[in-house]
Amino acid sequence: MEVVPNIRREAPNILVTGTPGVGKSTLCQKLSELTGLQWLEISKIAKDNNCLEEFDEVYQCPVLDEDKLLDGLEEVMRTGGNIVDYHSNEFFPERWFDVVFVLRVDNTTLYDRLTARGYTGKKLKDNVDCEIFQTVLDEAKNSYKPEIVHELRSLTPEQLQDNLNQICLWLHQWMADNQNLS
Ligand SMILES: Nc1ncnc2c1ncn2[C@@H]1O[C@H](COP(=O)(O)OP(=O)(O)O)[C@@H](O)[C@H]1O
Repeated sequence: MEVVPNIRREAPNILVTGTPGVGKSTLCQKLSELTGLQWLEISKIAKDNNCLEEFDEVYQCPVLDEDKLLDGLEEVMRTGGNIVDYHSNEFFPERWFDVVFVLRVDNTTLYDRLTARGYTGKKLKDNVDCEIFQTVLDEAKNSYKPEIVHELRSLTPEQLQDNLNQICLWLHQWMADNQNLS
């Protein structure tokens, strides 16, 4: 069994997840600017740190070396104060996160956003199906305590602002609840 010392974090770790195109990067970038928390864009980190294995020709994307990635992130996650942005979530250690936000859009919006990004064929269809079948939401609910998993609509600029407000309120509450505990 894995033994990891339980060090109290001075700031929380937030996971932002959802199907590609739902608006994770847009939200995380603004959230990072507003809060000073560190935005960890997992796809970029994996690429920069050679955590990508072979290329999946069917899905037209590289396959992640999960163990290498997780080992590399352990220290920064233990310290806390991170916003992790990734389209999958079940392979992260559950203990890393204080809250999980799953962004959601309708299938027409996602279709338009992914088409604009240049997705076509199977890659486009599979990602739209993923959103229709709420695959990422179910994955999050199965991987984390249900009470820390929150679904957020991410269709409009107004919803983006509402989501930022909601997460900032959550963050202030977390800081108030955890300030005098260490
Ligand atoms: N709340 C929103 N309202 C309108 N457009 C949005 C919203 N969030 C993201 N977008 C747009 O959707 C597209 C995909 O967003 P992005 O943040 O790259 O998604 P992801 O990181 O989940 O792949 C971008 O063109 C972005 O400008």
